[in-house]
Amino acid sequence: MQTVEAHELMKVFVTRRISPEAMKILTTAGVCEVSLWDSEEPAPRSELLKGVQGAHGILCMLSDEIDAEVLDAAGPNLKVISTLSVGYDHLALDEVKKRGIRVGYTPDVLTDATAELTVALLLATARRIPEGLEEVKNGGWSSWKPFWLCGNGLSGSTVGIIGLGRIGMAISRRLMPFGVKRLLYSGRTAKPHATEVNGEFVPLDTLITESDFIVVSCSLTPETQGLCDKAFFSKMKNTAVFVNSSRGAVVNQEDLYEALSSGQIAAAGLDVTTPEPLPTNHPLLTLKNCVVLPHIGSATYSTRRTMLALAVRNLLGGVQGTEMPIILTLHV
Ligand SMILES: O=C(O)C(=O)CO
Repeated sequence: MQTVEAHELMKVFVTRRISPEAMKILTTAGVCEVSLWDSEEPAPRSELLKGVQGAHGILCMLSDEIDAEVLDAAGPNLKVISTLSVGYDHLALDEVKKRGIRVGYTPDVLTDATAELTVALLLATARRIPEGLEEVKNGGWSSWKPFWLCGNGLSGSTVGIIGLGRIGMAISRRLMPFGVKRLLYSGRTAKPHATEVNGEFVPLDTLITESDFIVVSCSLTPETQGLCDKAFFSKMKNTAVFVNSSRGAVVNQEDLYEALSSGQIAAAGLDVTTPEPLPTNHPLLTLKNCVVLPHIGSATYSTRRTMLALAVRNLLGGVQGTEMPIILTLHV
């Protein structure tokens, strides 16, 4: 662990190595003593528990489980948790709220990058691009054949988006120019902004049975945990493609494996899994019709730089008790 400055300042703990630019914003503010886990890899739990001790602020990643144990280890000084993510399912919000801690997060700035990646994953899965690349390399490409490596296209299709929030909308906007015929969405409530993409608010069952492509773009909550299970997949068309770029736990992976290996559904593209990383011997990785990416939805250089700058500003506002650029409203 590296300590950058040590005066009578607010203590902050950063759970990962961050960019020099973000570090500069943090240190030149002159309000905190910064400790960080100076590695690309996550801090072991014991180091996390040690690092947060006495901290006024924590800047964490989505892979850090910030639960009651971490909050207790931090102690009563803790004023703010700033997460480098739009998702906050890794934070024990009930405990956070109880302790009066503010939470900063990074919505909006990653919407375009995540939507772009989701569309890339959908197309790669539907048009079997990873399989094609593999065949080119392994000698399986013997000649042009009428039905070899065929998939299904977006033109004339019905797309179902589960969760038409910021990212769901951005995905929909990008899909419409491909000639999608109907765009269905489901969620808690109908969204006025859906008119922009001619979105039809439908019951989840209608979305599942009528869609050719299903894209999961909702947040992970107790209601969405395990939502995509055996019953869900059994209602999908045999030709349909399932894509998830939200959180792995929305999907029951055993049920997904069954659906993919039995031909119940055509293919799946996942940017998120449970756990992350997915063990290399996981059954899903044996399937040709399952494309798995290592949670890279927001992974463009500029997006990550912007996320970091925002997370640092949230942290600085939080420790000083001043305005935070993007604060999470805690409803729990
Ligand atoms: O910010 C998040 O929550 C992500 O999952 C980034 O891809």
